[in-house]
Amino acid sequence: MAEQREIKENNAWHKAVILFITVLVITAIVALVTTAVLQNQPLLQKYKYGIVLDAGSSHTAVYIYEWPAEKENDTGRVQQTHACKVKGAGISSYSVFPGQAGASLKSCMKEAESLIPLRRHHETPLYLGATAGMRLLRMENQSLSDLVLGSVEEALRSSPFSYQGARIITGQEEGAFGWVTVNYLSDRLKQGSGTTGALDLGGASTQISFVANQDGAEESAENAVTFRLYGNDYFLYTHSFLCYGKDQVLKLALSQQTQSGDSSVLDPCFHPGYSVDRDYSSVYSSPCVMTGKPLVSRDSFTHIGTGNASQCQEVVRRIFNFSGCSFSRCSFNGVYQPPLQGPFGAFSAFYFVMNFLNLTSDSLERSREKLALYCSTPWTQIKQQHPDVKEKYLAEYCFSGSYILSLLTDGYNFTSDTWTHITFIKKISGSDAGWTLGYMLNLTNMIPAEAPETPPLPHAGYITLLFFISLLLFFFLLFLSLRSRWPRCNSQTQII
Ligand SMILES: Nc1ncnc2c1ncn2[C@@H]1O[C@H](COP(=O)(O)OP(=O)(O)O)[C@@H](O)[C@H]1O
Ligand SMILES: [Ca+2]
Repeated sequence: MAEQREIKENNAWHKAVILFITVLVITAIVALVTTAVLQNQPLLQKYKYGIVLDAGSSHTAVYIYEWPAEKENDTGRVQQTHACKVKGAGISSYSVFPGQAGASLKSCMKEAESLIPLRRHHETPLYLGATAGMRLLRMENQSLSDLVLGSVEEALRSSPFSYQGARIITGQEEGAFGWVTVNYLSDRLKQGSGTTGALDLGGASTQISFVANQDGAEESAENAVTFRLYGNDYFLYTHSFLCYGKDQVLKLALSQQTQSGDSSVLDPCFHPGYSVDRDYSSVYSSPCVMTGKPLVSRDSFTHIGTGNASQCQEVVRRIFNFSGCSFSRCSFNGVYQPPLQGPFGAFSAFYFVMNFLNLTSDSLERSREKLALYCSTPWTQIKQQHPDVKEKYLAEYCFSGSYILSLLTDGYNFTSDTWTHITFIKKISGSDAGWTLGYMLNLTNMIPAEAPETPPLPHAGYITLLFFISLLLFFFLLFLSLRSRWPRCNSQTQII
């Protein structure tokens, strides 16, 4: 009897110990997991926001970016969450009524207010950068350009966000920040691996930027930009060609073709059957067009398409000046360009046009053939095939495609071999390729010069480790509880 009581007491004591250990271990696991999860990633993800307005020559777009709070310095974490296209033309077109430029931004700014959590409004930086359209307006009339900028500034100041300024960015900034965006989004900066060059085609200017040999900086300092990002030095060649955006280039081409003063112009870069009356002022009012309107009493001419790709190539080539290079090598118009290096991402109108023409993955030769066929297609047929495409875009794709091929080959010196190094892109990991993201990252100091300290394990690593430790503890407990039953059975057998 005494023996049985002793066994019962032993069992009770055993159970109490097991229970105590179990509670202890479970509490420890819960505490461990909670701490790890909370330290590595807040359970309730808190985001911060930034807004950049891209005031381009043809239109303005409002980009909203977000990133996890307190993780600004971690590459590849800032991403675009929304883009709002402002209705109407670019802000430079408001030179007649400058006061209305600011009002045009209102609906997109209201959209941003509804998308960004209220408590973040006051700390959300807001920037506006204007590009080539405003550069041209400033060249024509500085006070009008100041009035337009003043109007957008007033509108943005009245928003609840943290307004950081509205300015005309330089062509160099536009090129360099486009390069930063492309390489940031493709995670190339943090890896310190090879970089991608950036090709941006707008309506009024075009930019080329790529990492080149440092010697180039001595040849042409104005084309050199240096960055120290995540502990790596980058020597960037960049150039922005003002007036070489596709809309201004069309004006240049038309000005050359209308010089004779004939009432109609036969244009090989437009489809057969295309015929439109154009005012001379639509061509000659741009500061990019140096020649004056032909001396005729008429105000307009008839623009007639003939759809001939090889003749179109000649028309387009005449826009470039290939003589007078005072450097070791040039692209065109006497601008220094070192040898092309590495892969390239071509975005904005490079993408819109090449994507429409279905030329994003063809060889250079095949692209030329397909474009020739497209240009020779009658205008009525083109309109029938694409009833939903804006007629202005549709009419100009043959011209724009021919210009792109010529700019990339005759201008920048891409060959049949290096053509394959170009990727036509719109977005990278959900964010638009363009200068805005790079501009914001730079102004908010979100890319550190030196590589940030990396934790010994990534977040996923901690979770995996915890999972296995928990699993191990679970089996340990299971083993203990099973073991606690074995001796009891054994002792009972012994008694019997
Ligand atoms: N879907 C499209 N198809 C063809 N061209 C487009 C399309 N969307 C935009 N574009 C063109 O892309 C260009 C964008 O230029 P923009 O950024 O406004 O000028 P810039 O950068 O020179 O200041 C414009 O020529 C515009 O007409
Ligand atoms: Ca642009």
